[in-house]
Amino acid sequence: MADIEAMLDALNDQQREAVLENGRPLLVLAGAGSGKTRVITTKIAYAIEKLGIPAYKILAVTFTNKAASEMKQRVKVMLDGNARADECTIRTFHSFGAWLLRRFGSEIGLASNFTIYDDDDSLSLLASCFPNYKKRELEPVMRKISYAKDRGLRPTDNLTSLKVDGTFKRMYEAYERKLRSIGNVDFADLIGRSIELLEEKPGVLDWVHHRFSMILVDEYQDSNAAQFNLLKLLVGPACFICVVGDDDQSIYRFRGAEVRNILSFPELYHGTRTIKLEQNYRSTKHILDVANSVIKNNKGRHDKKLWTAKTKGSKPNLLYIQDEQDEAMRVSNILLSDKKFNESAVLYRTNAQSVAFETMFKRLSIPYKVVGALQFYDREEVKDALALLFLLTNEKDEVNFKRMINKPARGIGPGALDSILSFASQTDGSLFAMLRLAIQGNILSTKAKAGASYFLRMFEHAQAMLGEGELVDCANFLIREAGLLDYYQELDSQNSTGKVGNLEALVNALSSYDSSLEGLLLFLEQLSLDPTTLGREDPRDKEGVTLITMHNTKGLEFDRVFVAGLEEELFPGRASESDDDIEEERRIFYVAVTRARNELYLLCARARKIWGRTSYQHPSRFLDEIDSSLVSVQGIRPGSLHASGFEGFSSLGEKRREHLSAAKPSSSWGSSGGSLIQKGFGGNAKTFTMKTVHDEADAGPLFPVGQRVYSDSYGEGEVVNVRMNGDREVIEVRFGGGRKATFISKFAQLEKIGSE
Ligand SMILES: Nc1ncnc2c1ncn2[C@@H]1O[C@H](COP(=O)(O)OP(=O)(O)OP(=O)(O)O)[C@@H](O)[C@H]1O
Ligand SMILES: [Mg+2]
Repeated sequence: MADIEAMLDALNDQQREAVLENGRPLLVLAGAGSGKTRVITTKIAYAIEKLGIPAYKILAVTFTNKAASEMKQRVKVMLDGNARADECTIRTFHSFGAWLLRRFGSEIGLASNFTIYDDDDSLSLLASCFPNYKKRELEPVMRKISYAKDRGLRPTDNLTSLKVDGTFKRMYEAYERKLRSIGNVDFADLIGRSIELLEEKPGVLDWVHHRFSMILVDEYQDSNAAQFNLLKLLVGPACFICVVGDDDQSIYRFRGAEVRNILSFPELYHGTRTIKLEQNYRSTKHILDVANSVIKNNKGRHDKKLWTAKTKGSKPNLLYIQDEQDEAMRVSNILLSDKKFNESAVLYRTNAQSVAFETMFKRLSIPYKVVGALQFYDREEVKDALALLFLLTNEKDEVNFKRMINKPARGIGPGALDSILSFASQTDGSLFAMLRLAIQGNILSTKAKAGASYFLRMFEHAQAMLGEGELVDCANFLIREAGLLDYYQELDSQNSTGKVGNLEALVNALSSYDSSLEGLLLFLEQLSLDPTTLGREDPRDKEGVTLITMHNTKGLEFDRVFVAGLEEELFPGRASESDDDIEEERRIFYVAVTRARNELYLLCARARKIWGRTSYQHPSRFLDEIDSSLVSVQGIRPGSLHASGFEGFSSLGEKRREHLSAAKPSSSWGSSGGSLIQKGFGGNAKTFTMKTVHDEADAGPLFPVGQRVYSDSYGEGEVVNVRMNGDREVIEVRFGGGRKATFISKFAQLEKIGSE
């Protein structure tokens, strides 16, 4: 029997109040490390042990799958191995949606074997609706569709708030129609279609209301409009609702998170009790001071008092270093000095930054684990194998069918594929039925017919195997017979890659699932929802330094935290243009810094390789917001007049100044080659921007539309658009091959051609 009294005794007064309040709607609004998550776990234990609420009637919603599994673990420990702990539903919003739709989706025409499309699959589907467009052109459309869905806007709704035109509406409609006809869902649908289900089927709504009598939401500040609407539906008249959050930690605005959800909670739920927690149990005062000195620059935040009893400890360190290798080296030296690997984490703004650390750690034999980066699931060979499995569970899955019908090549070119798909109207959408008709109809070339027959027979055989409950054998069979094993073995031997090993890891991961179609569906679902946990060891089980993006660190804590890359255009990120963007970046900084319990290192490089080019960096504005008395500074700040005092680096400092002073439009061919950074969706967008380093007096328009220009990176091009961003003129240039790039005029290293 768990000792609930002891658990309550360990809480401070406000936390205890929050645990004991189980009548009125409850909003716990508090800063980082104040015990919000602990309140939720204690509430669950208290509800089960003291209030006698059956565990299955409790729903807790967390922000990441990792947080969900940690919460499950914590509750289990608290309940002292009480088996009922497992009956609580602890999930993310998305995984809850998947759970609900698997059970009741058929009521709105969604078969229970649906698979969940990721961004890539969704884009392929959109591309299949609009074959005349390039995928690159459709990327922004797809992003906007997800954006609309996160806001709960359907194609038939009034979309004026999105500032889109009729073409977008048509595309959104076509995409949605196709997705529904295939019977799959995209990520946003897990929420959107759950809402549709609950709105349209009162019986299901009633079931949900009877099922859950207590709903608890962690990280509520990052819920988006669609999630907010779903929650509204889930909370029945007799249900207790508690949400916890921190408006300063809202960092998913780009995914549609609405910080206003937390602030408007009391308006929606009348009689809401708001409890504020004011003691931070995680960090030292030195660390909190740094976090607070930056976050206080955000306007319109809820004023929060946060104090800590941890007044000892050393000041956070601010390290000015040379470049990304020096950064990794400094971090390594500190780690090697006391070997506290497990207690340390390196936080960065973009996934690409992990590479320098990984390389250095490997070289120095420092154990490490990368959380969430380089997703196993995104690797080509893994996606191929999964595509076969997805197709096995849903034979209407056109995206995965197209991916695999001719990979490796089996004689089915685009013409043959079109012929096969032309049978769609004679089937219920089953691609295997289309294959059968195409084979019988004698319209394929001999080679294509042989390939199509082979592909079809292979799947018929796999379906039979699955029917007999041989999941792993079936996966092995498909991977081998489809030719993937040979194909990737060949690539491995040519390039010393480990692709076959990844295929093996995938099958290994599958082996812990029930050997049936249900087992396969569950596997695919978990994979879609949390690609980080499969195919690689669970990070929690592995020893070593944690390498992690700032976004992924939500709710986590480490004894020692290194915040890397505190440089303008990296952090704050380069897409940050408006004040709102900067405020969001500042909140990310706040989240990052408040992960640290005892030691904090802030790192700022003078130069960094970005897409293969050396970029001379400028310290992050957030560093300017930290009172200098709060940190111990090592190294010389870039741009400082004393830069030459930095051994071995004066030449780079000089180059930076050269680069800046030579930043005139037509003749500046600086030695650095500029600092072009790729930004965008899935790493594929082709928008480039020059660094915005210093503001100079406005010199009037520098480039007209139509101006021909030459760039040594891109070749010849033409200015197609000129606009002002604040006081900076920004031009868009179209180069050969349709490649477009955006430049800040006064720093653009472009030569004007045919004028002057
Ligand atoms: N009353 C308490 N006594 C001792 N330790 C506590 C107490 N409350 C919370 N803690 C500890 O403080 C740390 C932070 O708690 P928790 O993770 O619940 O905070 P949080 O408010 O959810 O933080 P975040 O905003 O980062 O999600 C944890 O290690 C937790 O165990
Ligand atoms: Mg928390």
